[in-house]
Amino acid sequence: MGNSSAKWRMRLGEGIVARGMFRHGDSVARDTLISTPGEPGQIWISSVARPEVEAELADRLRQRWNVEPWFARTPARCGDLVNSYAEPERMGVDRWLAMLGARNHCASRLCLVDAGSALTVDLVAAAGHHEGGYIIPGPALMERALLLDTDRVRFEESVDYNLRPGASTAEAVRHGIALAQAGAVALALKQAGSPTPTLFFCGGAGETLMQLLGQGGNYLPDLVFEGLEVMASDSGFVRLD
Ligand SMILES: Nc1ncnc2c1ncn2[C@@H]1O[C@H](COP(=O)(O)OP(=O)(O)OP(=O)(O)O)[C@@H](O)[C@H]1O
Ligand SMILES: CC(C)(CO)[C@@H](O)C(=O)NCCC(=O)O
Ligand SMILES: [K+]
Repeated sequence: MGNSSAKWRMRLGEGIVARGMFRHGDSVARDTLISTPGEPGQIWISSVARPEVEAELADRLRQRWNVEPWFARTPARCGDLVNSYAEPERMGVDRWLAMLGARNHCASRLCLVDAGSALTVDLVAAAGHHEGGYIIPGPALMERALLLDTDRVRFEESVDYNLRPGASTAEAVRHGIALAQAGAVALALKQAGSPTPTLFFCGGAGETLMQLLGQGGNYLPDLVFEGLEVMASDSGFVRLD
């Protein structure tokens, strides 16, 4: 559960048998989850939503399947991944789990970009310690902030994100946001220095951002799910084999 949407997938043995997403408040899309056939023995959740939203979802899942969902919380360490926060539980568990997931794809230094409601950029050293990260407003938040606090930044057209200088309000805003998003990642990479980290992208705008940046990388939309499975098994909560 992110700040804009919830994503879910159902695993049966080695296979993913169903998946979906719903925006908060979209009860029709949400009910696709509730009406999915199958009898999950366990339900694992990564959430950065408010406690009331978590409680409501947990209630529905309990009613539907009679299973107590397990909410992952950010720990100080998991395996060789070590949190940099003095108060580890304050780090969004989506960031933590995506890093954990990315570590399974790559043993070297890595940079993880999650382009969701917020754009997060996190660096993990080869040995596994979190070097630190950045939290930046995502494209929709940037656009809303501009519209809220200006009178004349207004437009009707829908314009794609690209890096060319804009020749209308719509282009200047959308291209400016693209520049801010890709520029932030480029500068984070410059700041990171060497060895050059392996780049990973996830989140709703991850693929677009990877293309805008043009420095290659791996777009892996399921990194949070993958990390959730690592953490659930590491917690002794379940065995996946
Ligand atoms: N294909 C796309 N191209 C460009 N921007 C996109 C695309 N898809 C989504 N976005 C933008 O990226 C941002 C994040 O997208 P989205 O809300 O789907 O992410 P998310 O990963 O579900 O977020 P969260 O996990 O925070 O709920 C939004 O501002 C959205 O407008
Ligand atoms: C930054 C977001 C919103 C990204 O989804 C989430 O990870 C979050 O709510 N984090 C809490 C603050 C932190 O990670 O330090
Ligand atoms: K996210």
